[in-house]
Amino acid sequence: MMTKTIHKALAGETQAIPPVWMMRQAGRYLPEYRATRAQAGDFLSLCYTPDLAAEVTLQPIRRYGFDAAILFADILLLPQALGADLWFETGEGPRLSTTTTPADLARLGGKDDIHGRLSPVYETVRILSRELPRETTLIGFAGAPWTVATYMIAGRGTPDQGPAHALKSADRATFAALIDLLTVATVEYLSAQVQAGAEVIKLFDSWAGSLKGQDFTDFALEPARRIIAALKARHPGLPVIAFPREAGDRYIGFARATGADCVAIDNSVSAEWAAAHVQTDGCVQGNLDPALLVTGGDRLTEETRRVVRAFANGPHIFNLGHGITPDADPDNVARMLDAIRGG
Ligand SMILES: Cc1c2[nH]c(c1CCC(=O)O)Cc1[nH]c(c(CCC(=O)O)c1C)Cc1[nH]c(c(CCC(=O)O)c1C)Cc1[nH]c(c(C)c1CCC(=O)O)C2
Repeated sequence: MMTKTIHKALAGETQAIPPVWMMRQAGRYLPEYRATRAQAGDFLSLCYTPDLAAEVTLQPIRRYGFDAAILFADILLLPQALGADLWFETGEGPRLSTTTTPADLARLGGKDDIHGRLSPVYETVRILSRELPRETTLIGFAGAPWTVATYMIAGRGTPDQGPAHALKSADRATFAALIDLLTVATVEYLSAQVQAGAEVIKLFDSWAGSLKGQDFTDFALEPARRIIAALKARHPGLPVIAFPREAGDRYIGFARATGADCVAIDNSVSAEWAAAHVQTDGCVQGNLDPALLVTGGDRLTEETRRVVRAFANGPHIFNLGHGITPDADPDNVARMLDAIRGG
């Protein structure tokens, strides 16, 4: 039986050519994505229309033959399914009704109330598991509780997650109750994705880096550990990738402490550092600077080869340090792939 390249890496195998995919690989840098989004009308309609969400998930697979496809959805669909209002301001980003008081929390639904609203996402997963090439791994995902809470508390994205830190200090009980609700709801959401056909799960903690000391342990590490333990109890052998972005030194030992099979590395640390301190525990994913896909040229080729070389002595999934940006040149993605696969 064929074992997919991504699964081999997640099982700890070192491969001569690392498997590769990109965060935000279905996105605005691709003309075919922009066309399908226009057809859907707006971003949220695209997320909730299974045929179109499956189509944009497949577009980068057809164009580039990535080793993994990531479900097209968003981490903020879960708070919406819990009852928060969610909309996207064009050119600015997400807006949500805020959750900062016990009364706000009481208005939200529970972990078992999410599936009605999220059923189109599960349908997208079912379509993809039928339509993807057999060698391509299907990755499902959710936001980690802390990152999702930062948006729910502030009602929008923030540069320093200030409102969430403020609530954590001012009303720790409400803050902790929100993290707890998100932790149990995330288990149900991800478990439903696995039942629909997701083969690997990724947990995005984009703002983990702003949690320090004991807060990192309590609100980044511990929720990830609980989610991963619950998922693996229900789905034995399910591989999980954790992304505690900008965790710095706290990347060290994160996989062991949470039970993750792979840690995704951002580009604030060097590949050489991550190979020496994180890959020693198992598979790592990362960590090319996404800005290189805008600027291209020989530096893109050289830096891609450097990342491949740095991680060549252990299990590695090639990826970016963060999502590809809308101003990236699609030809530069092809150039990156040549540097990985073509030598
Ligand atoms: C913080 C966060 C969000 N969403 C996500 C995160 C965590 C990862 C990260 O740090 O980037 C995760 C996400 N968002 C999206 C995916 C789909 C899969 C993929 O291609 O990676 C995934 C995995 C689609 C999306 N999510 C969003 C887009 C752009 C929407 C558009 O087409 O206009 C896409 C393709 C919108 C979004 N969604 C979010 C923001 C802040 C924004 C606005 C910023 C932006 O426009 O890039 C919340």
